[in-house]
Amino acid sequence: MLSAAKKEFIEFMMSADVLRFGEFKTKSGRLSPYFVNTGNYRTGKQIDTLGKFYAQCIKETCGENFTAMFGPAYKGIPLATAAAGALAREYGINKPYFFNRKEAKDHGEGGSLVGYQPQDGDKIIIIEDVITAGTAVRETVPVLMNAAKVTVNDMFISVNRCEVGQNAGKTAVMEVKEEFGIDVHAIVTVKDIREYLAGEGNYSEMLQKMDAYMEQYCVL
Ligand SMILES: O=P(O)(O)OC[C@H]1O[C@H](OP(=O)(O)OP(=O)(O)O)[C@H](O)[C@@H]1O
Ligand SMILES: O=C(O)c1cc(=O)[nH]c(=O)[nH]1
Repeated sequence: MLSAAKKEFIEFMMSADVLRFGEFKTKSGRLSPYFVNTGNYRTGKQIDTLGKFYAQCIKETCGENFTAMFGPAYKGIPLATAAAGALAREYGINKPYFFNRKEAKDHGEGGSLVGYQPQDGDKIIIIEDVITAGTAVRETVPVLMNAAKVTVNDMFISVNRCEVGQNAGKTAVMEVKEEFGIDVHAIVTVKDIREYLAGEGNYSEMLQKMDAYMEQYCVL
């Protein structure tokens, strides 16, 4: 059964127009009946609440056992910032955070990383929005590995879409574990969203579309 915390998070995303239903094209070219656009969070209260959801997940998984958190550009930037603030405020876990520029800057302070500068031996956690086919995370890992000899064991996302990655029969999240040794922790998965819709009773048409999409792209 869907936990109260997961239900609360799904309703929070819907109330902020972040979780939407309709027809959307993903980065990997899939036509999806739902979409998670964390770029739609737009108030202080929303980003504050979001930070608390991430902070709780990070604290339960890692405690204080990491050096810094990284938010990949663009949408990972406010997510890592919000999570860092909430970890400090809610749990007294005061950790550095940093993010990248998609294009390196050659004037002023230069460089492509902003905020904390990773050091050899650091344990970095990644804060992101969603994983679909795994393209974005494959771009993110080299950014970190080229910066210093860091390890990345954990990544935190809002929604695991549970979709196939580059190999039939495996989700992108499974591939991320196999290729990079990174455990991905999602606040909710597409299965939770489907369960939520089924429990609400007035989403029968959407449920059919979700089922057809999940049948085609999800590995469950
Ligand atoms: O697992 P994938 O198939 O890669 O898809 C998911 C990624 O795609 C989007 O990012 P995008 O590259 O559009 O970056 P943005 O943060 O700049 O919007 C989204 O924010 C995820 O990070
Ligand atoms: O696959 C994507 O591009 C994608 C899916 C999703 O739900 N949200 C998002 O921002 N990107």
